[in-house]
Formats: sequence, C-alpha cells, structure tokens
Amino acid sequence: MQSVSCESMRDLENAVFAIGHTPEALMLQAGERMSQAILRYYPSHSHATAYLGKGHNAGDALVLAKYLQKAGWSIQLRCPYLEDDLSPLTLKMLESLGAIPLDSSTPPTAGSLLIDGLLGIGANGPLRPPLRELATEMNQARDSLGCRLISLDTPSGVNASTGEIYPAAVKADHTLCVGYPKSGLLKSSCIQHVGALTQIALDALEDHSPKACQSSPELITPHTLRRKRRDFDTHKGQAGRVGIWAGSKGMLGAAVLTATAALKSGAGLITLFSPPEIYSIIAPMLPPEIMVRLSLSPLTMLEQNFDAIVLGPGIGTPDSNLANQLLAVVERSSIPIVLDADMLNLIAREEKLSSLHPKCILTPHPGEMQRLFPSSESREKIALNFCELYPVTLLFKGARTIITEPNKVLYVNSTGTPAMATAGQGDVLSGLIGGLCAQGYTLLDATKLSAWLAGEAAQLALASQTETEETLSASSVIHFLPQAFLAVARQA
Ligand SMILES: NC(=O)C1=CN([C@@H]2O[C@H](COP(=O)(O)OP(=O)(O)OC[C@H]3O[C@@H](n4cnc5c(N)ncnc54)[C@H](O)[C@@H]3O)[C@@H](O)[C@H]2O)[C@@H](O)CC1
Repeated sequence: MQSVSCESMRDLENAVFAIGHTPEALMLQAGERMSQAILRYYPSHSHATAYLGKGHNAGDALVLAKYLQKAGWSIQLRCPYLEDDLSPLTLKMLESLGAIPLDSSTPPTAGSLLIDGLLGIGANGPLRPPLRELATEMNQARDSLGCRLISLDTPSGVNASTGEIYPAAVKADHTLCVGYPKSGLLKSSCIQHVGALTQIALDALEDHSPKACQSSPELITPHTLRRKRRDFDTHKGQAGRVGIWAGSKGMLGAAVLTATAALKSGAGLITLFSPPEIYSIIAPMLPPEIMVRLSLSPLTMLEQNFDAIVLGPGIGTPDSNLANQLLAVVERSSIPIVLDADMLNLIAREEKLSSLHPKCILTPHPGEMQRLFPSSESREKIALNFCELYPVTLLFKGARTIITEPNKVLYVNSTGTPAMATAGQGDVLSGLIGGLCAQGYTLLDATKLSAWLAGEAAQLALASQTETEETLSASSVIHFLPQAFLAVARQA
C-alpha cells in the first residue's frame, strides 16, 4: 500500500468530504476498526488510558475507548485541556462516551494499555507543553511500568511526513495508521517510535488513490497480499517441490526449522539434503512429511525436479569442495533459489556477487549485508543501491524488514515484534519463501508474504498469551502460521 505525506492524506480527506462523507462518519469507522485491532493484538488487557489532545486524533481515541468499554474494559482519559478546548467533533465523542472525567493529573497504572491520541496529521512542529509532558509520561510508563503504548495514526512527536523525531516523541509499540500509511513512519530510523504498523482502512477512501509517487515506499499490509487458491484436483507434485541444503554439525536446528517452515507454507514435497556426518542425527528430528536424502554434493539438487531451492541456513563454513559446489548450484539454477545465512557469507567471501541472477532471493541481516555490500548509507539506500547493481529479489532483515527488486520501490514490512530477536527466525523465513516460490508465487510476492506472515504469526503468538516477549521462539512462529495465513485478507 502506497505511503503518503500528511498533506496528501489531507487532500484525500477533503476529496471524500467533497462528495458527502462526513468527518464524523470517518472517525466512527476509524475508531471502531482500531478497537478491533487492539482486541486482536492485546486481548489480555482490560484497562486503557487514553491520552487526548484537542483535535480529531483525540476523537479517534474516544471512539476507540467507547468500543473497548463495550468489550468490558475500564477507561481512563488523560487530558490537560478543558472540555471547551476540544474541537467540536472530539467533544461530541467525549459526550457519547458517558461520564468519564478528563483527568489532568493521575498517571497510569501498571498493565494499562496506553493510547496515544495526542496528535495526528494535524501536528505542527515539535511537541509543545502540555502535550510534551504527557508524551514523556507515556514513555516513562512504558519503560517503568511495562505498559504497551499504541499510537493512533502517528506517534505524537514524530513528523509523519518526513520521519523527523522531535524531543519527547512517543515510543509506540504499535501504530495504527488511519487510511494510508504516512511515508515518514516507514523509515527505518523511526522504528523505535512507530513499532509494528497496522493500517486501518476507511471505506470512503476505497475509490480514492493518492497521487502516484514513484519513490514512495509501500507498506506490506494484508490487503496488498494474496493467497493462491488451488485447483480442486491439485496433487502434491503440483503443490510445489522444494529442495533444501541446510544444517551442519552443531547447527542442525536451522535445517529443521527451514524444512518445517517450507512444509507449513503449503509446499507439497520437501526434501532436505543432508551430508553423511549429520544424516543419521537429523533424520529423526524432522516431521515425517519431510524427506531427508543422504547426499555428498549439493549439485545433485539440480538433477531433481524442484520448483525452488533454499541454500544456506546453518551450513557454517563449508570446506572448499562443498563451497564450490554450493556456488555452482547458484550459478546454474534456473528455478527460484533462496540464499540465506552462511551462503551469503560464502558469496561475499568468494566475491561471487557477479553470479547472482534474477532467480536469486537474498535474505541478509545487517551483518551479512555489510559483508556483501559494505556501505554506510541508510538501510533503504543500501537496499535500493544493491538492486541497481544486482538483478535479485532482496529481503533486508531488520526490525523493519525491507524488500525490493531492480526498478521497484521499497516494500516495508508492517508486522513483527522485538520478541523475534532470537535464533532461528531467519531459517523460518527462508523456508517460507522457498515453499511459496515453489507453489508458483512470484519471487517478490513470496518474499513479501513470507515476511508479513512470520511477523504476524509472532504477534499472534504473543496475543494468545501462550508466549511472551521472553519465551517466543522460531518454533512458536511456525506454530502460529495457520492463524497468520487466515489473516491475509484477499484470496484470489
Ligand atoms: N485523515 C482522515 O481521513 C481521518 C483522520 N482522522 C483523525 O484525525 C486526525 C487529524 O485530526 P486534526 O486535524 O484535528 O489534528 P490533530 O488531532 O493532529 O490535532 C491538531 C491540534 O493539535 C494542536 N497541535 C498541533 N501541533 C502541535 C504540537 N506540536 N504541540 C502541541 N499541540 C499541537 C493544534 O493546535 C490543533 O489543536 C488524524 O491524524 C486521524 O487520527 C479520523 O478521525 C478519521 C479520518
């Protein structure tokens, strides 16, 4: 979904008002849909403290609060202004919420969900008192009381068009963007203030596209993703065959996670190739649906009828014979080939970037990217510059994973949580990408969908309370993939 400046968002808003939609109708829908997002991702909470400014961003917060109240939550309204200071529509939403006073002094309690409704796209420059003090209070409660902080439309104190971060800017765990995502918020430099991003669609905007801007990054949202439907008579050979070369002594788990994620992506036949020294140990670790083939050479993968190949998770530093064969597989492969982890280090070390071709998908984390393509530019520039030189699909991992291809914009993933900062998450991702490519997704679609699914699965695992920020593992992400698939809106 295209990102827009606050100014373009205003133009769109005015365009829909001009044809008869009202600010009130939009606010009611935004607030209701925000409440659905909160109940989905934060169902264990039962108390919210809504921080209110004067404008319509506060109005959204009040509508949201009303829906949470209906769901049985208790609500505190933290506001430094008098009722008469509020914009008329915001005041109307306050009155409709019932007899909850505007609290100008009581800080939130532990466990409260903090709702940042201080400022939205009407923000102008750095946070001014008294809102600056309230933003500071929210950040302190997040840090010291463990509160979750949700920003509505934009995190207050961040310039949503440019990404400039002003003093005391709110550090949201999650931002719910109304209508279109604001371009400044997609920048990697803003991640600490924006957190996960969920787009809140407004029906009135459906027929109103923002002015096309070729360089605007696009947010990967469920509405931009597509799940393939199978023909009724599909058989397993048509559902995608994936060949995987992964794992080595001491890194068996990487192979298990990659192969299991490929299986859970829906691919019909998964074969893990395993050298003799680990074969007998790894074979019993795998789900029974995965074939494990004893093999001395990755080149045998090219003789099979695969639809996609994954190379690299957990391979460590291969000896020179194996290294040459792995590099030869990359060069000779004419099917999608996912290159991850030590395979990327090998390509960097052997200076084989020139053998990359359009069937390659690279999934580096920042350290691997630095070895492949040393640069001190921003993450966004590095990704775009890399794809100007090499004809590949690039997924550049990070708290805000970005994806691009030659002559394409940046696609920015919206899902994920810091709980994913654990070993094995990259293995899951490469297995998913390989599995989806094998099922006929384009390289770009497979990569975008995989990044979104993995992050969503992690968020849903936390929401389920079967995992916490401390306990979430790559295996639990795999476990929650079915729910993440179900969350993809469109089925073509
Ligand atoms: N764009 C849309 O289509 C929709 C927007 N809605 C909401 O409306 C919001 C925009 O509402 P408004 O235009 O009322 O603007 P805001 O709610 O962002 O607030 C503007 C107010 O904040 C004050 N202010 C501005 N900058 C400040 C600063 N740096 N420090 C302290 N105070 C400052 C201004 O004096 C003004 O009173 C959106 O962000 C969104 O949340 C929704 O109600 C639904 C539809």
